[in-house]
Amino acid sequence: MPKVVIAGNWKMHKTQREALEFLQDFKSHLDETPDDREVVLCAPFTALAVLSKTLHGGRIRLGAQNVHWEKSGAYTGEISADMLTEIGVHYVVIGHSERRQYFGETDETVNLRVISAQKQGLIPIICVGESKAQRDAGETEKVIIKQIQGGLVNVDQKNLVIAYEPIWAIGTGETCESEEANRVIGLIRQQLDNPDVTIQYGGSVKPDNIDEIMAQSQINGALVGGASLDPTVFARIVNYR
Ligand SMILES: O=C(CO)COP(=O)(O)O
Repeated sequence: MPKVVIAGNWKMHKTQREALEFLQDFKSHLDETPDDREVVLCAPFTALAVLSKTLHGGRIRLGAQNVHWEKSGAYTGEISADMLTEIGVHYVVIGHSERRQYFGETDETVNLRVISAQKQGLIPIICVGESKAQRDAGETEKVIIKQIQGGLVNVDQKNLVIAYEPIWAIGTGETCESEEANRVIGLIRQQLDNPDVTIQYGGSVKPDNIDEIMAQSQINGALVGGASLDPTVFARIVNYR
């Protein structure tokens, strides 16, 4: 059975002070959180550094939002897997559509980052998803399969999470119907050798749709943007029924 992983992607939000305030409040909502799910905060690098000191283990895992494939070197603005694991980071989001759109991420660079992240003991959360134009042109399946096959060349499917995030549903309030998300995620699963890979849905996940999303047979978690910034709101999502 795939492990359930509910991850908040804070994107470029929260200073160290704001991250600590969030944590204080958020932790108080986790007492009743069932053990059947992993809770992950994918925070900016500076916030990760301070959160890791405050977590002391517990049930929250930390995730980064990018990682470079080299161990070190002249790569201004990048970060290595060692630098992340040293401060207790477990997960890393790779190939988010915003990185593909604004920072030139391609299936090839996604693949390099995934392989090296796994080598250093990080669990990659690989993001895939089609644009509105691609969906309207009937290209959803083609786009997703290309991203999965390109991103997974020579990748160990053991420590791996995939997030299906249709671009048109990100930050728009327009959620992909849960049955449709389930269908596409089923298609992604057909591309994999390991049936235990966790596949999340992402895109306008909110307290009022998380229960329905998590009731779908193929969906093993959520990657949550805007709704992960408020501790009470994200706690309701984490504590889905
Ligand atoms: O991009 C996302 C998570 O990675 C989704 O963002 P929203 O939940 O704000 O739509």
